[in-house]
Amino acid sequence: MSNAISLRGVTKSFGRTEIIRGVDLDIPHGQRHAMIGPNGAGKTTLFNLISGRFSLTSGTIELNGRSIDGLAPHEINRLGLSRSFQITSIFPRLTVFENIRCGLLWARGYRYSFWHLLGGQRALNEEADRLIERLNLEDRRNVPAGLLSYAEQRALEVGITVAGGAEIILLDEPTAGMSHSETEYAVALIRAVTEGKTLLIVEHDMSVVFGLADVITVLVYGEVIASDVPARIRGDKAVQEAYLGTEAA
Ligand SMILES: Nc1ncnc2c1ncn2[C@@H]1O[C@H](COP(=O)(O)OP(=O)(O)OP(=O)(O)O)[C@@H](O)[C@H]1O
Repeated sequence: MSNAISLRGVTKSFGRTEIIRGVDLDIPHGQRHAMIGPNGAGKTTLFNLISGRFSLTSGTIELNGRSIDGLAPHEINRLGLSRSFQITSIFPRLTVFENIRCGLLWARGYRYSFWHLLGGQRALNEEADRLIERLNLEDRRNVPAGLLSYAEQRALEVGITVAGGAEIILLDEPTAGMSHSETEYAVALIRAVTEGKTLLIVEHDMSVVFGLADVITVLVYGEVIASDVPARIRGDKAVQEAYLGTEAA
């Protein structure tokens, strides 16, 4: 079976500076994969390459065995990849329920011109409610999304991404700015709602990374220095020296 995400010899230069320096990475379907590394290692740049915001300098990136070379972000999105945790995709005046229903309708191809189709669609409403239950947002079902807490809005954003049909989800620092209890809530939620999906996450909070990831890749100066299960990453000497020893002791 092909991988969900596959990188071969990926490089990216800005001017003369090579920021990503020959990255090979395979992320199988259904894996929760975390990318860690010191500030400036190139994690966000890799996200931008995978989601099509940046073009590659050299190498190849495949999603589900298909090269994304030259594709625009929205075309990559249509292949089932979604970069989540951008609060802007929430409609603040619509309720939680309506936001989720927008995501479901989007996945069915109605895009945003569907208002006349709303109502009387029991299956759709039931699906929206099931997702709200998995998001632990039943109490907030009829609340305008703009009134939710920060953590709840981020929860909703993941829900919309999943409702929208994404099979591969990129999360950029999903718990940044959250308190300890909000972080715990967010991790539980991400785990529940992305069950069976492929997840690639960049995160600085090591409790999140080690609590969530099946496999962790460590990026240092644009190169992968290790990619393994959490227990082996924790015990890896090179990783400890380059990163964990200082950042997550
Ligand atoms: N558009 C750009 N033009 C020039 N340089 C860039 C650009 N985007 C990123 N860089 C540089 O690439 C390097 C890697 O940045 P990147 O944001 O990918 O690192 P990161 O690992 O995500 O860091 P952090 O953990 O701090 O978010 C940095 O030195 C940054 O200044």
